[in-house]
Amino acid sequence: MSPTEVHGNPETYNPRKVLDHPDFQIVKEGDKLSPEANIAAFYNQNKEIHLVKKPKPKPGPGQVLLHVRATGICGSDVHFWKHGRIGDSMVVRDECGSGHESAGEVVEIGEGVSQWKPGDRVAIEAGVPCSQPACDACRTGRYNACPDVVFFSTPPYHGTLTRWHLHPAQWLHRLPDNVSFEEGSLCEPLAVALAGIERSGLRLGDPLLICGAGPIGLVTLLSARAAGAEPIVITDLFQSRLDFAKQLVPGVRTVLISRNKNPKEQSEIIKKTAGTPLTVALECTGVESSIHTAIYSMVFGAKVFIIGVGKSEQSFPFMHLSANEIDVSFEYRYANQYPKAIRLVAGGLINIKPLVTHRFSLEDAVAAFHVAADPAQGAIKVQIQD
Ligand SMILES: NC(=O)c1ccc[n+]([C@@H]2O[C@H](COP(=O)([O-])OP(=O)(O)OC[C@H]3O[C@@H](n4cnc5c(N)ncnc54)[C@H](O)[C@@H]3O)[C@@H](O)[C@H]2O)c1
Ligand SMILES: OC[C@H](O)C(O)[C@@H](O)CO
Repeated sequence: MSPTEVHGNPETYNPRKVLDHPDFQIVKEGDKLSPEANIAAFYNQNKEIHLVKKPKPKPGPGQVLLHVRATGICGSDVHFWKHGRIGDSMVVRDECGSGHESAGEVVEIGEGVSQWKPGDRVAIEAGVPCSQPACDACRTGRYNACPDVVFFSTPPYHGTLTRWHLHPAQWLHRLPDNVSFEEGSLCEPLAVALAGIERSGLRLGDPLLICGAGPIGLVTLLSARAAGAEPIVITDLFQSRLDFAKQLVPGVRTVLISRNKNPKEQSEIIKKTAGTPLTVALECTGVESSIHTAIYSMVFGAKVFIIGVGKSEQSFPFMHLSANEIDVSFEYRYANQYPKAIRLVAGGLINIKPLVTHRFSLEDAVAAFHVAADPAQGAIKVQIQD
């Protein structure tokens, strides 16, 4: 399938074509929904969230029609709903479909698709790059840098949290029989963590700090344990999240971050907790004070790898970084991580199932968003299953 066709998909490329479709409507209370209806959760520029009904698409050449069976709600979905933007380039200007952590079942294939058949179970890679030979990012395998990527659920592209979703055949990954749809969906945040592990150069036996025990910090923790980091110290502002981390990975050391202590003071507690010089940090909050804490916790020559996303402009403790030759690097999504994520789950090296704390039906997707957005609910990963 040519990139023009991928990007020419009216469902993904030009949302207006879906929004203007006569069958597109916002579902109102009391509306009867057939089990076949293509419902989806959409937010908009007025910070509203609702179910919509949209047409069931037909696969074009190179495309596959999927029944989406499991979708996790990501922090970014909630952020787009509540704040209408992430940075300056991802802005909600209209109705926009949510969800990009999905797995599903093939129901129909388009012309020229030979690798899939109805009934196949797949994880859906939500970022579809242009794949043009002239695109350096795609040609060199760092396709997360493709300037023409269609990333589902990042405005203006609708998400995969819908019943029937069209996807290019080559951006699907087969799930082995022992990997559930739920786990297939979790391969998306796992891909984020694996990209961080790979690019940080974490090695067997490295003493590691993970900042933040949200879903990304926790999948990073699972991945780092599988990669053989030891000891691992994880931080968070909430004891409940640290308790969850301890249950997930027995033996992990925890530090509760206090807003009354500055990063240098926090780092002393972290170093004492580690009991050995820390050589790597995987920062999973994007919060400036946490990044500073990570930097001050490191030994000479260490690496601070920042997975978290935060304020557009942040300061760094320049002289400390310079005098200690600490490398700081960053991550933007991932490339080539899905096959690895699926192998690690299928092989039993990473058990991501405990991350799912709440499950909802597609019809109750709006309620699911409210739970995901409310810290008092204590959710780690909220999933919508169909
Ligand atoms: N780089 C990427 O491609 C990529 C992909 C996905 C997510 N992210 C980013 O990763 C980060 C984590 O995602 P998430 O879904 O786990 O978010 P989350 O908000 O659910 O979790 C963040 C956790 O960090 C904790 N925290 C906040 N401030 C802290 C501090 N000062 N010290 C220690 N802990 C602190 C919070 O209590 C929370 O438990 C976010 O910034 C998200 O945008 C980046
Ligand atoms: O895992 C992918 C991330 O959640 C996305 O980059 C999102 O934050 C914005 O598109």
